[in-house]
Amino acid sequence: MEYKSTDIKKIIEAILEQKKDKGGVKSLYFVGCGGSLGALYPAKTFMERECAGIKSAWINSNEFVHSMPKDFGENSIICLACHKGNTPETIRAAALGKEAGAAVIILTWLQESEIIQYGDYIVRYDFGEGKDIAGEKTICGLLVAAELLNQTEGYENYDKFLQGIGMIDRIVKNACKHVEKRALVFAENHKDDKVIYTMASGAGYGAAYMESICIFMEMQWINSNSIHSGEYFHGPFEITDANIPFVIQISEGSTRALDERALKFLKTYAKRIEILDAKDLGLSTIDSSVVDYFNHSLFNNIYPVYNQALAIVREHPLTTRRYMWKVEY
Ligand SMILES: N[C@@H]1[C@@H](O)[C@H](O)[C@@H](COP(=O)(O)O)O[C@@H]1O
Repeated sequence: MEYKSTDIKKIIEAILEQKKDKGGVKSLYFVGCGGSLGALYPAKTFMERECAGIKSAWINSNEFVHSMPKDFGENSIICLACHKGNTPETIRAAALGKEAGAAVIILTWLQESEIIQYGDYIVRYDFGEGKDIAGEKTICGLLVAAELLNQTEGYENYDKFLQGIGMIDRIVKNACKHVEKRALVFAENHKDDKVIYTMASGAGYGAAYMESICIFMEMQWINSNSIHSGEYFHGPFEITDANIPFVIQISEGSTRALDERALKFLKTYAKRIEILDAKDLGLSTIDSSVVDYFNHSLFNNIYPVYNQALAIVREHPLTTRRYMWKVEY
């Protein structure tokens, strides 16, 4: 049976019921590769900050296969993301989940794929032109976390969190329009750059990570690194000068102070700074108790406006690869 994001509440109810006489759910693992792993980053930060009694971790699929957490087993949930369901490392991690007796939730896009056979619950997320941001894999991952918390320890901001989900699609779509012109200017100004850094903190860091590894490096062959705004002052800031370009996410919520500190430094010593401010982009309308977790959906969905523009100006289509899916690796 195939599920949607709106079924995640029922999925968690079913898992808790099934595990109730076996000691319940003690751990939740988020597993995937590349962009699929990055998309689960907000769920990781949610569990770390909001949940006191359930262990959680965010692990690359191959690392999970080779270095599995000791407690992983029938008291665990493994939530994997795999877009087309054919990434070997993620398939292997799902198979190990099934073998271990964990509840296996697979977030995916294609209806039929190799990974499906290993999932107890196959959640098909929204993707592509006109998608509902509230149904994307990032929100699915967050819902797995929020439902698990709410149905076990309780989550005091659960209603506000659901309200946020109801608001995110419109916020993102307005923000995309808002950055259209800026994105064209950015593309023109950065078309010859050999390196572009991203910077971010908090739950939105996953979006910066994805932009660095999946877009600048994978799809545009531009050197990059996603610098954590708090970590910037502990090494990376030494490369700052007037010529080095940065894209900095100024998040809404608890880690905004970290981003603002980094921006202040950039404004003093750098010249080429693209500022993506969640406040200017409309995220502040979401309640402050839950807004942190929506930064990723906002930033990760405005980047494509920039990416399309950059790919056109650079005459380097986003589909171009040298190695991925072409050679053995
Ligand atoms: N940019 C990502 C890659 O980082 C990832 O390796 C690949 C496989 O992902 P998935 O397992 O979700 O199909 O997909 C995308 O292209």
